[in-house]
Amino acid sequence: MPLTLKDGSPGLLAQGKFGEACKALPQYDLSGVEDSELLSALYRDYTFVASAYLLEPCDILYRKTGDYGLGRDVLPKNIAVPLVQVAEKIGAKPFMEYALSYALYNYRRIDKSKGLVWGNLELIRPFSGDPSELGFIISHVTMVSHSGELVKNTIRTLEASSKHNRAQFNEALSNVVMTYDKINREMDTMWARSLPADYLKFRTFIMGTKNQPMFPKGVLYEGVSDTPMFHRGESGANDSMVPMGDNLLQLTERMPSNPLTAVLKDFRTYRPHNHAEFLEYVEDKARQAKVREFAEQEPNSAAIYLAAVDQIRDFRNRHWSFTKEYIIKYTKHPLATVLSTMEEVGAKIDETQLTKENKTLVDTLTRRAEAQNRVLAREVALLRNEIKDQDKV
Ligand code: HEM
Repeated sequence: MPLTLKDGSPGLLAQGKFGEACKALPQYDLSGVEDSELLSALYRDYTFVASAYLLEPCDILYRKTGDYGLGRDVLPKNIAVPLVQVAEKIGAKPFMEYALSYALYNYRRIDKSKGLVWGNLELIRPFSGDPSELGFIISHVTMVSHSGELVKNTIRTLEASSKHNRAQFNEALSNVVMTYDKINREMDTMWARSLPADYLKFRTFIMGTKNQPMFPKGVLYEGVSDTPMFHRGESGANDSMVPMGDNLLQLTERMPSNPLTAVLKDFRTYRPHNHAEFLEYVEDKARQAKVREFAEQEPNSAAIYLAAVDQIRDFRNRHWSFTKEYIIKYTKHPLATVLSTMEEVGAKIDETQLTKENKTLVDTLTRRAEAQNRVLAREVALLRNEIKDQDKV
């Protein structure tokens, strides 16, 4: 299927022969499959087939002219019916997802005795077969490999805040900071593992069918329903690590109410159910336990809180650079919210009560947030002027 096969020769997608080849695929009845690993593998593979089938014409046109044109708007029943069967069984949407298809269920360890680290992970399914697609996907996986620590210390921070246990709060939140630092350093390797110039070669296939000019009428799933369906594309926006930080640090409730925030909320429905439930739990619990208020009551806790928000800033800032370099789009608001939270919390801290170390930390972080807020405002103004038609990019 991929554009380039492992031996370097062109695959069906490169030759525009994939759609035709799909006709030979029997319509399997998967209603009897119960094994969860098999269901996950089938879900991943059918979503790859569906996206490749629907978007093949867009990819061909994009390679020729730089325009996407229209995708196929009917998914044949030999793909649609089994896809819907497995999607229902695992409680997912019948379309490619970030966690359950493209990224987090799409790698295997080369040496089973070694960890989830770069060099020990290979990709199961690609669209392009380009090393940059492998780099793109595997970088998400190696970042997410730290999420166990993140979840553990998030829970401990919430507990400590509810029980007003200052020592545990400071220790657990410091661990959250350290873990985000590892994740951010891992993210920084994206530049070398996945080249910006290659991104658009595989991006077409991860696009969605909702609010997308290529699918003005959505997609009809033959043999499933007479009503067309609309789904968002797969995106790191469905990852749970940073939204968990947003929720823990009570940043989510401060997101401005605008179309971008609405889209971010819609992305939440494209997560595995257990991720979505956990994120909701963290958001509610952080509000009840008043995490930010508890942190602000004691200068050293406030400094650690600030360092945690700074990690979210670091992620969004790098991500903003990604979006500028790999594709140009606006992600202004989440970063702006983080920056203004940092400025506000920083301004409230009574510096006379800080340890010498934390005073330097607070000074550095608040100064950087102020400067970055100014740069961001300038960049967004510039981009708004330069890119009138940015939704098409
Ligand atoms: C080359 C790398 C990347 C590019 C080009 C990229 C691109 C994008 C784009 C275009 C969006 C807007 C929503 C959409 O259209 O899907 C987005 C959102 C998002 N992405 Fe990425 N992304 C990259 C890497 C990552 C990584 C590694 C993560 C974390 C695992 C991530 C997490 C997010 C999150 C959380 C959002 C929602 C916006 C926010 O909360 O700030 N992205 N990304």
